[in-house]
Amino acid sequence: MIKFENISKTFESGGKTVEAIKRINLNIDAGKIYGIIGFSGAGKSTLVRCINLLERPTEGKVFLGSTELTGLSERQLRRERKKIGMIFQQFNLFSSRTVQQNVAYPLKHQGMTKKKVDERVEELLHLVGLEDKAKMYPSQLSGGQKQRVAIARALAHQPEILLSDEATSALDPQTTRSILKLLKQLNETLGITIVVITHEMQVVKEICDKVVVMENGEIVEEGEVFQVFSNPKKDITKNFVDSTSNLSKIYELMESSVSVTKLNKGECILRFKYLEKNTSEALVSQISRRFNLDVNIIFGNIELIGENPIGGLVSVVKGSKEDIEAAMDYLKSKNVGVEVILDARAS
Ligand SMILES: Nc1ncnc2c1ncn2[C@@H]1O[C@H](COP(=O)(O)OP(=O)(O)OP(=O)(O)O)[C@@H](O)[C@H]1O
Repeated sequence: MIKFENISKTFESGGKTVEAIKRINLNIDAGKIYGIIGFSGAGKSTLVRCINLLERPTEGKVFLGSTELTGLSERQLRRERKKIGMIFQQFNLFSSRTVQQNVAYPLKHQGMTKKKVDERVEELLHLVGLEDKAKMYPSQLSGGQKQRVAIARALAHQPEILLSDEATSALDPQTTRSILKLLKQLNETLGITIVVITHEMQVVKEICDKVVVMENGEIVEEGEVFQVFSNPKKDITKNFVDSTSNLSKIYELMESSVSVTKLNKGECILRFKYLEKNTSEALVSQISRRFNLDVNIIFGNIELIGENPIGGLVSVVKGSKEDIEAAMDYLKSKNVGVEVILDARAS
């Protein structure tokens, strides 16, 4: 539904030229939730602001469906922009207007009767669970409630796509979860496409179908969330994966020689990780039984993305050299990645 063709955006600032995004090609499919993840300055906001042309690309074309947005007059663009809603970290509400008036604002001067506007606002407030707050002012609301008002306002024109620029970054973890849940619900009930910018891996894991990883103005990895995170290729993606997992702690423990990492002869530390979807077999007990191994799990970090487990286990494994090798081959045949982290097996 959104297509970027060779999009670049350059800023001139203080005599310097900054290439915020460089020759980006991207397709955003209808009905999905996309996460754009990257560290500060990676170009995430610029990329997303090029979707509704809040930033005009220096080069390239942006399409919404078959319409080339970059080729429209300002007047035509204003009409097309109604198909694109946006929410921000700072909510951007009018503090002197009530919740009702904030949500009604985009519906002004659209030729709608007051009754119709009131009905639509009521419907929108119901959608975000704020029916009882219509007469309140933003200062009387919590951060999460303010973001709900902003979401209701962004949905006023029944957009096809909703852009979220770090919309949960100013919220506590519990409120973040409730806003993410709301976005997911809106995606499911309205079929709206959502693009969320975030620097938090958890946000992507919780609601996104697809992920785009950015670094230095470029897309370095993209695809289905499970595919990208189960088998990250770039260091930056590995960093994001590790940021929500405790599996990399094993390296710190080995450095500080904690007793659990001191191996006896015949033992080794293995890291298993899921590489494919639909891994639902009891693999640990299987290798233990089939290959006569003792498996002592020292770290585990497995969560579900959709219905698929992602993550892995770090375990001390004891057995004969041949049996351990055979177990590793068996796991690989089941699409489980196996990495030897520390080895005290007899050679
Ligand atoms: N209006 C501007 N003028 C000059 N430089 C800009 C402007 N907007 C962005 N940049 C620069 O472009 C690069 C990308 O910025 P952008 O805000 O898109 O990154 P980001 O990944 O969204 O970062 P953050 O997570 O900190 O918001 C940065 O180097 C930034 O300083």
